[in-house]
Amino acid sequence: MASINKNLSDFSHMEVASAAPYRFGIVVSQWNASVTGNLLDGAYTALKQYGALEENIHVMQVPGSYELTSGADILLRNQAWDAVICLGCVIQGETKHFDYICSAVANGITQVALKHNKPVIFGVLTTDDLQQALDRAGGKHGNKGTEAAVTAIQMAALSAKNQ
Ligand SMILES: Nc1c(NC[C@H](O)[C@H](O)[C@H](O)CO)[nH]c(=O)[nH]c1=O
Ligand SMILES: CC(=O)[C@@H](O)COP(=O)(O)O
Repeated sequence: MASINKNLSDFSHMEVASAAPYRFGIVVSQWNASVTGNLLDGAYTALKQYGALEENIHVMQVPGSYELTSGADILLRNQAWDAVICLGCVIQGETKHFDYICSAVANGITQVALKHNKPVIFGVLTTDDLQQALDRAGGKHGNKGTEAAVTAIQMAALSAKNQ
């Protein structure tokens, strides 16, 4: 398990670019809000920590993780964002529904990124239970929202450098 040996929010090994020049969209799902709210806090805090301006951060809520794809597409077709961060939490239930949502979201987010030629970051927890999710949303394994935000900054800088 990769996370067990790693804090998702420890970027001391990396030189993170300034977020000041860039505009970020954040799409966050309302399912498992106790988790996704923590992911959003981590992402927003990280963007501000690395210099993003509040007026350059826009948050959109969607019902569930399956709708993250549509939310990212709506953001990217309507305004010029330098990167979009998708935050969600999918927790295994009794049926195969979990598998279909996780696959659809991962593939959908990839398709939106390619369609708009913009970084769309997969900040979606896909866990066996709630505790695993809480551990990765500000718990003992850090915060995947923080990780997703730093990834968005790095990709926005990379895109700008290679235009
Ligand atoms: N079970 C979870 C869901 N299910 C809802 C779907 O994401 C979607 O909103 C619905 O199928 C209608 O299209 N969503 C999560 O984000 N997390 C879950 O654990
Ligand atoms: C990931 C889901 O949609 C899941 O939580 C739904 O639960 P179930 O598979 O028991 O219907």
